[in-house]
Amino acid sequence: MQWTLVVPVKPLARAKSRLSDTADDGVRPGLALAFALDTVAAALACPAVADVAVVTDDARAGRELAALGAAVVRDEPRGGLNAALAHGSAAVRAARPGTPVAALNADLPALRPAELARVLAAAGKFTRAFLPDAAGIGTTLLTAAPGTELSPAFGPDSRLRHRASGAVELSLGAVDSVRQDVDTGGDLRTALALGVGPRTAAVAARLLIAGQ
Ligand SMILES: Nc1nc2c(ncn2[C@@H]2O[C@H](COP(=O)(O)OP(=O)(O)OP(=O)(O)O)[C@@H](O)[C@H]2O)c(=O)[nH]1
Ligand SMILES: C=C(OP(=O)(O)O)C(=O)O
Repeated sequence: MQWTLVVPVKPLARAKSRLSDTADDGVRPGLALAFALDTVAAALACPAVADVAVVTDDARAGRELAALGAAVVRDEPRGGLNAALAHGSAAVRAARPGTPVAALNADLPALRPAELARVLAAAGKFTRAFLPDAAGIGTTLLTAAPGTELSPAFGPDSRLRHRASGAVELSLGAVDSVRQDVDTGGDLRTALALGVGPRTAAVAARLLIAGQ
């Protein structure tokens, strides 16, 4: 089964505010972009992924993600994360009605293609499924089989909300790279220990050199 991924990217100037103690205002947009580029590059390298649609209003993110091979959908609703995902999945389904769709957060800089393939293979057995984040509170991936609405409920306590929505919670071992989202400085250190992609590694090295 080959999936279309929908990846939301917030305007970089406003992204990753919870990392403000780790990366200052001058660095954070570039760090958020590096996360998104490493996430999308790993997703495009996954054999289970046919294509990636990024939903963003950010011109620089759109340009650099398109250069990797992603399609870019404008965040027309401007109604926050779930509205962006519903809009992106509707755009994908309009073009390819029979495709299975997965929403994937753009803050997974340690993402490994083989681990994503295992998660998608497990998700493919269900009409809707999701993967809880490493903290066990949120969600990093939500899937919908062909003909099924994504019905995203990301945000605070999204693990509980996706469970309550009837999506099946995936409990797989050895998929840490798909679960390790980066919201805080501690998350960034954990992701660096797992091994991040080259763009995040470069920005993180500059942060360390600057002593931040
Ligand atoms: N297109 C779009 N993407 C969003 C929006 N809000 C969040 N996202 C994306 O959704 C994913 C998960 O968001 P968060 O982890 O909350 O990221 P964030 O909002 O940058 O982080 P904080 O500012 O620390 O809350 C990331 O890929 C964000 O870029 C939105 O309004 N539109
Ligand atoms: C939006 C989410 O991500 P985060 O916890 O990274 O804000 C979520 O987990 O639903």
